Parts: sequence; C-alpha cells; structure tokens
Amino acid sequence: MAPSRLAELLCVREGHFRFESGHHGRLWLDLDRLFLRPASVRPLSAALAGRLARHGITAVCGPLTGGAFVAQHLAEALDLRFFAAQRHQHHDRVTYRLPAGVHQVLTGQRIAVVDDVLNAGSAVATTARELRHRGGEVVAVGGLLALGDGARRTAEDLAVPLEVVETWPHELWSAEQCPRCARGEALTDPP
Ligand SMILES: O=P(O)(O)OC[C@H]1O[C@H](OP(=O)(O)OP(=O)(O)O)[C@H](O)[C@@H]1O
Repeated sequence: MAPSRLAELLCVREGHFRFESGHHGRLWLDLDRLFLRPASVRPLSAALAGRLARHGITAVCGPLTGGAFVAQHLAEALDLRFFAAQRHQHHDRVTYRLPAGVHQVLTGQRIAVVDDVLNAGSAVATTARELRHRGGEVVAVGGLLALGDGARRTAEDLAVPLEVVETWPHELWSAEQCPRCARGEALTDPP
C-alpha cells in the first residue's frame, strides 16, 4: 500500500492481526486517533467536499462519532446543514437515529451521508434509511476511506453515487482461510 496522509492519520500498521470478529487481516487502523488534530483532517475533508458538492446537496449527515465529525467539517466547508445520527444498540442490532428535535428540519433536504471509514457500509446504510424514513432525501454517500467494496455495494443498494477520497483493498479472512496462518506466520500483537 502506498503511504498517504490518510494512512499516517489512521496510524496504519501492517502485520497479521486477529480482529474482534475473529477474522484475520493485514491492516490495523486506529480510528480513535483520526481526529486528535482536526486541522490535519481538513485537507481530506476539503477533497471530499469538492466531490460531494457536485450533487447539489443541502445537508450532510454522519453517524456518531467519526462519521459525524467528518460531516461537520463538510457542512462548514460547504456552508450546509449538519446532522449527526446517534447510535442505538438493541441486543446485537445497531441502528442510527436522528434526534427528535431535527425531524421537522429534514423535509426537503438533499443529504449526503458520510463516514470517516466505510467498511461494510452498515453505519451509512442504516443512517440513510433513518433519514429517508424521516422525510430527508439521501442523494449521495461519501467517506474519507472505503475499505474493499462494501461501500460501493451500499451506495448501489441505496441507488446513490459514492464519493470517497481513497479506496484500499480489504483483505480479511476467516482463521481457517488466512494465507498468513497457512505460511506459519505468528499473529501480530495489536497496538
Ligand atoms: O462501514 P461499517 O462496517 O459500518 O464500519 C464503519 C464504521 O465503523 C466505525 O465506527 P465505530 O462503529 O467504530 O464507531 P465510532 O465512529 O464511534 O468509532 C467507523 O467510524 C464507521 O462509522
């Protein structure tokens, strides 16, 4: 992978990692550190803002926390409305909801749903469904980074364009199918 500003901000480490899901993978990203210095993220947000501006958006919404931070940068850069979707967990099911106080303001808005990093795309998908349910018009999906093709499939399902600053291949394997295990490589300790 070519080093990039985004890779530096995400403190990307390469190795042979075991994730919470039990899958094995090559990259470890530290999303918690991305916004330690918001000014460092602004050039990336500006690049995304330029792409999303083509779609005639009037508002930006992101799932808390990382997606909402990006959405706020974009709303500032483009002088648009900003919405943050709040995470709700019921047993294993995670959904994102808009606070009741903003429901009325959503009607008629052309909204881009954004995230910092899109993996499976589930956070933006459930945020988009909530926005549509509340009367908003979701017209684009965006992010700083898409890992693999989950984001593309999510945008297709929502029938909207996808705009991302970078896309990286996502190599994720079950423990049984992990090529690094097959080569006898030891697991890397997480940071
Ligand atoms: O495309 P997905 O498979 O949904 O994964 C991407 C989401 O995962 C991370 O959020 P996380 O759930 O870790 O919450 P956070 O933003 O509060 O860190 C990231 O910020 C995205 O919102």
